[in-house]
Amino acid sequence: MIKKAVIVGLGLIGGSMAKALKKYTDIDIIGVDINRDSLQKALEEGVISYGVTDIDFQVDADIVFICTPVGKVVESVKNIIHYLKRGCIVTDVGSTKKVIMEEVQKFLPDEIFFIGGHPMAGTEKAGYDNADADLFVNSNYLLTPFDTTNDEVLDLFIKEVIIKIGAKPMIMDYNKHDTIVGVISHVPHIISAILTNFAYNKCNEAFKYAAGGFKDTTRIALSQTEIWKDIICTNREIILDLLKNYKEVLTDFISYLENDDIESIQKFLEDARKYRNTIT
Ligand SMILES: NC(=O)c1ccc[n+]([C@@H]2O[C@H](COP(=O)([O-])OP(=O)(O)OC[C@H]3O[C@@H](n4cnc5c(N)ncnc54)[C@H](O)[C@@H]3O)[C@@H](O)[C@H]2O)c1
Ligand SMILES: O=C(O)C(=O)C[C@]1(C(=O)O)C=C[C@@H](O)C=C1
Repeated sequence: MIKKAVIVGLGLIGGSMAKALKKYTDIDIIGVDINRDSLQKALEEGVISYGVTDIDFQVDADIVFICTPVGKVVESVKNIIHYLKRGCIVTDVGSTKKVIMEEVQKFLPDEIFFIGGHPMAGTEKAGYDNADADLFVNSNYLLTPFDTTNDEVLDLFIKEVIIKIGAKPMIMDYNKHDTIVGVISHVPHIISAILTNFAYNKCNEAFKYAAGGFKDTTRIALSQTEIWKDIICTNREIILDLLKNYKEVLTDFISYLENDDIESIQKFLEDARKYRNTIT
C-alpha cells in the first residue's frame, strides 16, 4: 500500500500531482523544491505535510515523484536514491524517456524500482501557482517500465496513483514513447515557435490583429524555455528526422501552389480535416 510520497519539484506538474494526491488519495506528501515560496504555499494549503529544499535524511516514502525539468531528473534521482527504503518506487514525469531510463539504469540499486512516467497533460504555464488537482483527469499517463520491472509494483502504482487521480495508464517501450511524443508534442511545439517568430519577423504589426487561429496555433510558444530546451535536447535525433520529413511535406505543398494544383490543395486540406477528426 502507498502511504507516503515525496514529490521533488512542486511546479506545474509536481504541484498538480501533489494536489491530485491530496484530493483523491490519503497519501501523505513531503514536498521538495529549491523554490521556498512554492513549499510555503503548498504547506499553507495543507497539500504537503512537510517541505524541504533538499533531501539529506532517510525517508520512509513508498513512492518518489521526480518532477524537475528533464535535464535535472537523473541528478535528482541520484541525489535521493540512497535515502530511500528497500522496495520504494521512484518515478518521474519527464517529457522524454530514453535518456532518463538509460542513465538511471546505470546506477539503480536492485532494491529500488524505477518506473518512467509521462502524464500527457499540461499547459504553457509553469509553477505551483498554476497547479491543478484535476490536470490529469481523463488524460493518458504514459509508463515506460524496464523489462525487469516487477509486475506487482507496476500494478500498485497504477491502481493506487494513476487510476485514482483520474488518468489512463498506457505502458510502452521508451524508444516508442520518444517517437510518439516527437510527433504529437515536440515537433508541434517547434513549429508553433517557428510560426510565432516567422510572423513577428515578417510583419510584427500583424500581431495587433491576431485572432483565434493565430492564438490557438501559437499558444504553446508561450511555454517555459528551460523545460522545452531540455525536452528538445534529449530527443534531438528523433526530432531532427521528423523535421526533415516535415520539410518535404512543406516543399510538396509549395509545389501545389506553384503549379496552381487546386486538386492537391483540396485533398491535402480534406485529409487533415479527416485525420484531425479521429482524435477524441
Ligand atoms: N509543462 C507541461 O505541460 C508538462 C507536461 C508533462 C510533463 N512535463 C514534465 O514535467 C517536468 C516539470 O515541468 P513543469 O512544467 O512542472 O515545470 P515547472 O517549472 O512548473 O516546475 C519545475 C519545478 O522544479 C523545481 N526544481 C528545479 N530544479 C530543482 C531541484 N534541483 N530540486 C528541487 N526542485 C527543483 C522548480 O523550482 C519548479 O518548481 C518536466 O520534466 C517536464 O518535461 C511537463
Ligand atoms: O497543452 C500544453 O500546453 C502542453 O504543452 C502539454 C504537452 C503537450 O501536449 O505537448 C506538453 C508537454 C508534455 O510533455 C505533455 C503535454
